[in-house]
Amino acid sequence: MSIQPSVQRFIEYLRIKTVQPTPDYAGCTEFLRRQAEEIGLEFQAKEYVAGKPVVVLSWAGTQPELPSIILNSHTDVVPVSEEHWSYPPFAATREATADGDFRIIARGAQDMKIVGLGYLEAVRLLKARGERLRRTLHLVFVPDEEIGGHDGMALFVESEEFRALNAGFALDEGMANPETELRVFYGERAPCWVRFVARGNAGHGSQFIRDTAAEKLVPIINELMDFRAAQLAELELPRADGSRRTLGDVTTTNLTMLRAGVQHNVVPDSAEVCFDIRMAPHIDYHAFRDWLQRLADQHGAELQLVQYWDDNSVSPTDSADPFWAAFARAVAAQGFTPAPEIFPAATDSRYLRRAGVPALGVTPLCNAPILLHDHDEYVTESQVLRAVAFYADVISAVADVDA
Ligand SMILES: CSCC[C@H](NC(C)=O)C(=O)O
Ligand SMILES: [Zn+2]
Ligand SMILES: [Zn+2]
Repeated sequence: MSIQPSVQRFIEYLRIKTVQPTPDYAGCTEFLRRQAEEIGLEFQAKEYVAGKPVVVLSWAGTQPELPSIILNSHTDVVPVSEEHWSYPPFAATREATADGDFRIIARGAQDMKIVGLGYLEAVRLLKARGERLRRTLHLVFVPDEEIGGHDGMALFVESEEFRALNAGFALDEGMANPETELRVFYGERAPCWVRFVARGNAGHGSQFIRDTAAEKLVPIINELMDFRAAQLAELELPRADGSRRTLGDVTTTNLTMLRAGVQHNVVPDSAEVCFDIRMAPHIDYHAFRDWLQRLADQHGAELQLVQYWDDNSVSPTDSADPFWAAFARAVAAQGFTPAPEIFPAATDSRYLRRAGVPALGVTPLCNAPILLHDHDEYVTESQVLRAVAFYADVISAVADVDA
């Protein structure tokens, strides 16, 4: 069976090895430049850090004075363990399924090239139909989301170019759902990556050494483990309306690194423990940080904040908000049921929301396995075509929101 041109372009995008830690951003920018030329979009590429381009493809609206719409996607993808893949992860192999569809297997298929390509193809379709939209669209392709966005979106939102976009609303990535609803992420949990470092007396492992570094960390670890258990219990309780809680309702704590010692019979003079904590947006971030500081002070350790995001902006999901209302109507017309949710991890949407731009994270993959960062990541051709139709409707709807 012949391949649809949009699917062919998706395969081409997937074959560009934008894999961390050495993404082919130059190849990706060239691909995007070609798309801009073909579709008829204005093209801009700017490197806030050398070799890490932020690419913006723009389509002017009929009322360019209105705040614009950002369609954001990151171009980088996470590394692969090639030995666990059925096909080379950057070949974008097409494999027939039993029901007459095709899987396209490649790193980045779900996270998030289906989204970036979906925007491009949707705009191509709208322009081919001769449609004009009120608001200007900016298709923003950012580098380095997979390593925190510090050299990408974080710098872009601080730039003159970003201010000039006058953005009023944004779409960004979400996550597939094995169930039927469309997960719509209107906020995210804030990363709080902490390290407690303790110092103490050293000596021979056969002696009764007092005030050792490691023993200072034990009560800190215990307190955090008690907090973790309480949050787990909360996660398992239904909400007041009877619905199931998701990770966005609780603060998770994982002990991810422990370091101390050099030899079995040497009491070490320092020890450290690291936690990956994700704070739910409804908690008081500063009170939480103060509690961590008190724990450190009480037990004679030093607290280091390795990552600490202190903005808990969430985007409106009520029918009084015109962007949400337009978005929800278009989603429903496409046959999807939106399920608003807090994203459990961190995406570039946090920079947009902090900059005052409401952002919704959506990946239009329902009844689909969650394969982001996994081996044999894939989407089917019908999912790609569905995503294009989805974005054509949703983009028209949000770009036509009047003043
Ligand atoms: C704090 S930067 C790390 C970003 C990463 N994002 C994702 C989506 O995995 C995370 O949440 O761990
Ligand atoms: Zn992603
Ligand atoms: Zn990712």
